[in-house]
Amino acid sequence: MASNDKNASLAVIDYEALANKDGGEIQKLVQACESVGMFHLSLGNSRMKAIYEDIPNLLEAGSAFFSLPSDSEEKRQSLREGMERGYHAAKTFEYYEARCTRLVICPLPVLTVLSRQIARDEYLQGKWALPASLSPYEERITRILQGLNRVIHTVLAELCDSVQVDLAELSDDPMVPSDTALKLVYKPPVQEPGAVVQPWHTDFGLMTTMWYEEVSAQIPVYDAEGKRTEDWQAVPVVDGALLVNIADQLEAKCHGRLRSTVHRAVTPPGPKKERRGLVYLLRPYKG
Ligand SMILES: O=C(O)CCC(=O)C(=O)O
Ligand SMILES: [Fe+2]
Repeated sequence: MASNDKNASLAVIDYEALANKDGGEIQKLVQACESVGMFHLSLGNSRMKAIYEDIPNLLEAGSAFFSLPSDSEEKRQSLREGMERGYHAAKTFEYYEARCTRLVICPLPVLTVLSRQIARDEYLQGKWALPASLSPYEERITRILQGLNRVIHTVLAELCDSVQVDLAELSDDPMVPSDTALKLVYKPPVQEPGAVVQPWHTDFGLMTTMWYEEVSAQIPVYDAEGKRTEDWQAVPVVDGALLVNIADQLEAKCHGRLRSTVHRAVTPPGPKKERRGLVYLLRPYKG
């Protein structure tokens, strides 16, 4: 069935309360992750709100890069064929890996969905070759990467504690090569609103945080027993909040207690617009 105009009603978890180990907030978090596996994480006035302030600027930088012609020197130098690991339903995507970053190009429609992935380990080891149009933003990218990493680890620590998973076993050493990456998402306004730009999938790895300018993601509608139906609902944008979902590796670690969220990416509603966002994928290798 096609998507409809339903809006998902996801829990809004307060980051500061979580960082202060508020029992009620932790319970709300666990409940959200056991049911749909996705929630909004409000940064509000927390010490992490700087992430939020840095994002719009970084998106501008991303647009400058993505709007370069596909045969430009900068883009060509970033390309190198590569593969992402693990199960992903978005197998129709082509993946290219730059010397120290990854550039993902979706062929539907050809060369119109671009996202740039910055591999964390290479970045932290100083092996990160930033294209000229992004290099003035290096400091901001660093701050965002570190901030998102801290936020995601705060959430992860509370979840692991609640579902008796040994956090140390997950071994997320930032210097060890992994697929953990920061991904800049950009899509020019060529498709009708609500068009599916990435088919449904679950993420591999532990957890993902996303930020979108406008509604850009959908999740299935679930029935009263929590079973997935054929219908889809839009994931609203909540001001001051990141969107977070559980991924396959964490679901497996806790024997399915936390749900790896099925989701898909869509173009924003309303008149045709650019689709812009920022995604941080925590994907250490150790299972
Ligand atoms: O927003 C997008 O383009 C896709 C985000 C996503 O679901 C992913 O990278 O796994
Ligand atoms: Fe995803």
